[in-house]
Amino acid sequence: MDTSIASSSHFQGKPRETELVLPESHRAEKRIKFRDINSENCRKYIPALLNHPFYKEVIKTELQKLHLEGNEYFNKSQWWRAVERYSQCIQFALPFSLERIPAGAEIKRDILVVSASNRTQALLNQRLWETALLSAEEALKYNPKHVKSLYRKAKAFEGLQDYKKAFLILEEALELSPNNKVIKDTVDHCKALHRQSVTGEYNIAKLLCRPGPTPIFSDYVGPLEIRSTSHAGRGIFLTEDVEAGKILMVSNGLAFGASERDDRGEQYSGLTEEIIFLCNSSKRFLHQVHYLRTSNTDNPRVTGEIPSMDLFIPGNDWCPKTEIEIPSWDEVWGKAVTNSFDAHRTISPLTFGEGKSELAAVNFEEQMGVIGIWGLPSFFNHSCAPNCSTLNIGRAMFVRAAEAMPVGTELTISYVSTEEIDRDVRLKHWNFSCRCRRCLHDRKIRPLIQELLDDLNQLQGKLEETGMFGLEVFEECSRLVARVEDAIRKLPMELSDREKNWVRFAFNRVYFTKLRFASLMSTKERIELLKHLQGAYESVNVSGGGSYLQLGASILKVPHGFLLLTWKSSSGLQFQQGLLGGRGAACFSDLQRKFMHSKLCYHSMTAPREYATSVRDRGRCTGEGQKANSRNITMNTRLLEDILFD
Ligand SMILES: C[S@@+](CC[C@H](N)C(=O)[O-])C[C@H]1O[C@@H](n2cnc3c(N)ncnc32)[C@H](O)[C@@H]1O
Repeated sequence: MDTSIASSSHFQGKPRETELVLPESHRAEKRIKFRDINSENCRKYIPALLNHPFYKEVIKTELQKLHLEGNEYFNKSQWWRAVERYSQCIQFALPFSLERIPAGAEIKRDILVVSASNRTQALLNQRLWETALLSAEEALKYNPKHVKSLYRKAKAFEGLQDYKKAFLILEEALELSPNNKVIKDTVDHCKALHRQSVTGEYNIAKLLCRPGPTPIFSDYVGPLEIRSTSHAGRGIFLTEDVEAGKILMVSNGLAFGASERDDRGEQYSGLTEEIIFLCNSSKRFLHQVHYLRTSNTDNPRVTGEIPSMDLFIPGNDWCPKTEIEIPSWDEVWGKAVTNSFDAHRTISPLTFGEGKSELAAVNFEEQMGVIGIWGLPSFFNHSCAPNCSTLNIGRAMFVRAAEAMPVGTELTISYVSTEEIDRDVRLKHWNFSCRCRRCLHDRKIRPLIQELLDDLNQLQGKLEETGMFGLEVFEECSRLVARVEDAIRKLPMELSDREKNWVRFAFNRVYFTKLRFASLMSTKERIELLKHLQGAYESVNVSGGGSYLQLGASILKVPHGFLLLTWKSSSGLQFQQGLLGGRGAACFSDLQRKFMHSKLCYHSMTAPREYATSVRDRGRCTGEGQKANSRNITMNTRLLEDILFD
């Protein structure tokens, strides 16, 4: 008879053996054990019990106790215990609330609704969307007009990325509670997400320039398909021609874990547990995890099963019919190793103001960064000169075309920063040796420029030891830049512009250091240097923008319209790597265009020293420092907005 989920396998909590002790004076009923109250045998006694003042009181007290315990655990954020108590409460209350009980004698249904509704919230807090949905449905069975339960049911649909169902339910709730602002706002939010998921239109720039919590974006799947490749298992391909800058896909990370920046090793364990947890939250997510490559020891050429794209399209509750088990810890660990990407470069408006990044919370204690796992992006193969750029904002990863491409092109992203010299070492972790066009070129050229690379290392060593100052630094860098340019001219093979820029890129630090002495250069020399730098950055398609729109940016408009973003960190001025203007920043093409056409020459937007830009320090800035920063940031944000949206 009991159709409640309290007794289903979702809620493993054992029915509690109540502490009810029947007194001697009630020998006749002593055979009723309250823990058996749901059994057929006991149910026949229920009307008698409820009509008996003593038992009625005992039952009420017990129910209240269970419910209050649930609340207590809820308030302490002990979600699973709260779920267990609310379920016990429902299980215990149900037989006393059945319609056949004489009117007036039954336990009020409120306790059932409220327990099921609170349990729904405890499940939502754990991102257990499908179970939360069942729980909300149970609450609504007891009272179909319970506004909170309708709201929570909608939140479960939102978690399952079914935004349309979410706002339709919310509109129902709004009819019952027309002035409820939270519901109104959530309707708007879900409608916006639905629109994004269908059209693929996101106003990133505008959202980023608003202080406040990280915006939430919906997933979106553009003209893509998964196919086998000849060299790297499965990959993602275009199903139509696209222009540069087009958003091809947006995907919210499935799970995140803290990581050391350079040594991820054991950090997978945290991520592994998160993924297993996620597998419990919805069948679709379970299937998405199922299709991920299992282990980094696989032969990369072997193609795995090809999932249907429907599995990734939001609002499409299609899911393979096959029943699959939650994968084992070892299997999930292997999937985490092969498919996780850094989320260090995640940007959030936190960089512009108050508010706490969800990912900053993952990055607890002394950890330096965050790694995450995304569903569809796990099928992108790597290139060190990729044709797509990625941008992470909060949980969402945006993938955009970095160049115009015809139908059928295999899309690639870079798993590591394209700026790294030792990409090979970092890529080892994915267990393949990169043979992209840039790596093949680098291997061919390296012996020819080895002497220059050795000199570069030596110079960098000296600069790091701060064994050089002022003019001496400028002269050393100028000399090396001139030698690199000379070498490029004299190389014994014909190089394309892009290939020349790959060579320059290997020395970009020196070019940047030279740029610091802009006032010592003629205009012609400065323009040439910037042109080379821009070309170098474009050639490797520096991905994202994560590092490039950080707090405290200074915008420097240089003579030929190229832009440099600089920022201050606790360790001093960091402007060498902040560059906005390359094709790599295609994500920001609109933003970039506006910058380019702005009349600004120079704007100082530096932040106070104590506000470091690293992920680690961002989470920690409190008190006066935070206030000072907020003022500064608000000012800077306005300035940015003026430039961007005038
Ligand atoms: C995130 S997965 C990419 C999707 C993968 N190809 C699949 O079939 O599931 C990463 C794995 O793909 C393979 N891979 C990615 N890029 C590659 C490349 N440029 N060359 C060779 N193998 C690559 C490697 O086996 C790597 O561990």
